[in-house]
Amino acid sequence: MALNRSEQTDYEVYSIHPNKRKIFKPKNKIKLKPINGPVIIRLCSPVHFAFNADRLSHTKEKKEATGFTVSLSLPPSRILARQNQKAPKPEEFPCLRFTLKWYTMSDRIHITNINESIAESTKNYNRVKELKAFEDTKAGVKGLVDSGIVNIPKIFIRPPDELAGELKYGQNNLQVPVIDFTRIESHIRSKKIIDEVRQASKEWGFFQVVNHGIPPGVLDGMLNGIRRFHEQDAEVKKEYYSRDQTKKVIYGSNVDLYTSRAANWRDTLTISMMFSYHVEPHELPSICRSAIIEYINQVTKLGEVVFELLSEALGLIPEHLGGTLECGRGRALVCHYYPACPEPNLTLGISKHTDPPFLTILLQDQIGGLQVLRDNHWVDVPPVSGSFVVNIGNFLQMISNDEFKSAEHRVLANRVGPRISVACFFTGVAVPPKIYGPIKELISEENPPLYKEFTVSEYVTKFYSKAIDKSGLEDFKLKG
Ligand SMILES: O=C(O)CCC(=O)C(=O)O
Ligand SMILES: [Fe+2]
Repeated sequence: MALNRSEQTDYEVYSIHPNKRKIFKPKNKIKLKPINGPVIIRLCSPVHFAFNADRLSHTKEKKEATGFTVSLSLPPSRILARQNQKAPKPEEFPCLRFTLKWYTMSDRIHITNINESIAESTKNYNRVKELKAFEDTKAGVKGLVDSGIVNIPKIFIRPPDELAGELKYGQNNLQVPVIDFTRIESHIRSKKIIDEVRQASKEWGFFQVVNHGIPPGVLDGMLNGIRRFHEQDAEVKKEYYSRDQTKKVIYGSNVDLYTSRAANWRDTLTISMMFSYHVEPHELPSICRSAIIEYINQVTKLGEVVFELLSEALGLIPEHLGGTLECGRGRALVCHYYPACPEPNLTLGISKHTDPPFLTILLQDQIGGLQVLRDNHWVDVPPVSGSFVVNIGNFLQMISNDEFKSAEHRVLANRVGPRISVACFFTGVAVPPKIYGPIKELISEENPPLYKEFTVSEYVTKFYSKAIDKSGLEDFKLKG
């Protein structure tokens, strides 16, 4: 929950200690000094509400010791719920006046500022041990949900500064471009499409594609197949559980589990054709084998078309990216499963990141939650039935010498789920190593190269050594 800050400076807060049965006695009422910036209301169980405090007031005593009411005196217009939504009316926004009825005698509420909160959250908490325990289940986030948890484990909770950082993103009604690929082969039509692709790739790094010609049955078949994989018996899935990125078929949770600040609420099945360029049917999980084979064929062909359009959009011959540079040769299907989350405001489905490859073609189901960062606004990429989301990756930003942009994006966690998505990364040639760098035709004296040359393996090795929210582009920038 993110609330805007008002100019009020007096913070009347209550510290509540039910275990001492002194819940609402006046001596428990504390007057805090004005706090600059956000505050955290923390229940001792790992539940936080992060917001910029206006005024917490009016804590009513209840007869029984198992509930209380906190009313926030905030003008509704100052409230930001999820980005992109209009400020709700008070009656539509349950947190404006929320009743916490579920705390037990050992619960306690603290109202602290961010720094105190960070200090406290690192006390008595062995993160690595908890990550390891999660990993050892080999059952992913889905396993946690199946075990009936109602609070998300601490390893998934975004750090307080990050939660509070949500406040800086404004509302907007920006729309990600949608490009119609109907009659893509006709000369006149494709000129218009090339212009749209150029503009979207320069300004957004993201666009949606409709009427691409892949039958809806193939898309539904793939989403259903991935759902079946993740929802099958946990013992069968375990066979594929691994962190070895050289394997062709890998099931796991959070590729950056040990390097990120907070784990994400999702599990992933990866089919990697990055190094071998193909996968044998018998190597694929039987439960989604035929769906994956059909999908790979179709999405590979769509990738070829998109590379032609992108080449032309850069003023190159249509075969430049796909043919000469073989940007579409290596591929990886990254098939995500985002279970329903009991506390979606505290975590993310996938943290803010850019994609490393040349190009990503993404299939998402109808749940929603994908957002792209544009001019410091999180813009929803709404599900459009039968469409694909296409986004430029870091490699293409580098070889286009910043002509095209690899945009930051993320996925929100959601109370509703599961959400399923399949990203096809087009990763180029890794073996034998091919050297990529800013395309010669695109550089000149006025437009000198901005990036060093790189190999796919070199970039990918760096990528896997850190959290996904660290893009790695900077490491390859030429210092000028
Ligand atoms: O699930 C999504 O919509 C996006 C996934 C994504 O960004 C990725 O796999 O890189
Ligand atoms: Fe991504």
